[in-house]
Amino acid sequence: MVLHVKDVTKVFSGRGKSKKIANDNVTFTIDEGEIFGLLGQNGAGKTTLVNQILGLLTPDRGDIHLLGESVIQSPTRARSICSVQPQSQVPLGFLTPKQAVTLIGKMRAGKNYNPKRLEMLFEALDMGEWANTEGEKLSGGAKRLTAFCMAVIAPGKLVILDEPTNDVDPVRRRYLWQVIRDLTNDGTSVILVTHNVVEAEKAVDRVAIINRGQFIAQGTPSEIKSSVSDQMRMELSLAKELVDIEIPNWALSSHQNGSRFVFSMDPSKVPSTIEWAKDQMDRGLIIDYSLSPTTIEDAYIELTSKRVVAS
Ligand SMILES: Nc1ncnc2c1ncn2[C@@H]1O[C@H](COP(=O)(O)OP(=O)(O)OP(=O)(O)O)[C@@H](O)[C@H]1O
Repeated sequence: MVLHVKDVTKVFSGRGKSKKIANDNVTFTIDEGEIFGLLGQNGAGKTTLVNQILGLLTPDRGDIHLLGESVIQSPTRARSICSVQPQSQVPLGFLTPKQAVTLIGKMRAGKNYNPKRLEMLFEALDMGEWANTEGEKLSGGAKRLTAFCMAVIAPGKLVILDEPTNDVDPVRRRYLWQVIRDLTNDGTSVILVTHNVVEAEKAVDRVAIINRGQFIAQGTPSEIKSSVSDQMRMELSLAKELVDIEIPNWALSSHQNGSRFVFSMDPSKVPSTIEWAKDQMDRGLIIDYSLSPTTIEDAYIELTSKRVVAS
């Protein structure tokens, strides 16, 4: 086992005497070579958890073991075991991607630094065109990929990637997922922190959903989906974001993100739902619709919205 987070609670002081429970009794483990997804909305407690794994914050309760030793007892050791790609862009200044990645590689690997690995990464991510461009002149996506290479040029036993695909184009995203998967072949474990559940579903071995500091579900993507897997989902592209659409009364749960509207239903309602969608198209309220089995995103929305109602 690479990581064991046991009953971790972290509380911050808020205004006056108020308290914010950022992590509430969180327990999970990560094995060698595993990609573990940490999913949660803004403010769910993901960064707080990562900072405790890195020994940058101390839990109020519980403990964290990395390769068998307590992070609380040896926080500096934790930083040598883990490599991190932070959520915020890394300021490269005048350094080129090649210089920045080489610098970090030499700092982490010392004499064992292998420049061929940089070539392999740049080629796998199709980064050649930017390799010698000054950091300040790079696009957001190129900066993000550079930060990724900095995290994995000489990876620790545990690599933590916080939203690694933000700003990255769809083609290079695919390359990136492949490089992440290849990383695990030599036993490196990965924590992938993200809001993007659909993307995570394809990339992770196991996943945990964190909501308001608590782990509300944990397992393989199929295990998480099984809680709603007997349902179907209808995805609509609304003609306008603010279009007032009346969803059918058999819809089980619904969710809107801009002009994308998703609702779930019992499979027996599929024929009526298609009729309903055709009618909405004829009336010009939607541009497009698609019907599919439920995804992890549906499970995520259902699980997190249940908690909002319950709290
Ligand atoms: N130093 C701090 N002092 C007080 N409250 C904090 C502190 N750091 C985080 N919090 C609060 O703890 C909660 C969890 O924050 P955290 O940054 O861990 O969430 P997150 O899941 O990483 O969010 P995001 O996806 O937006 O980065 C939030 O309510 C946040 O406001």
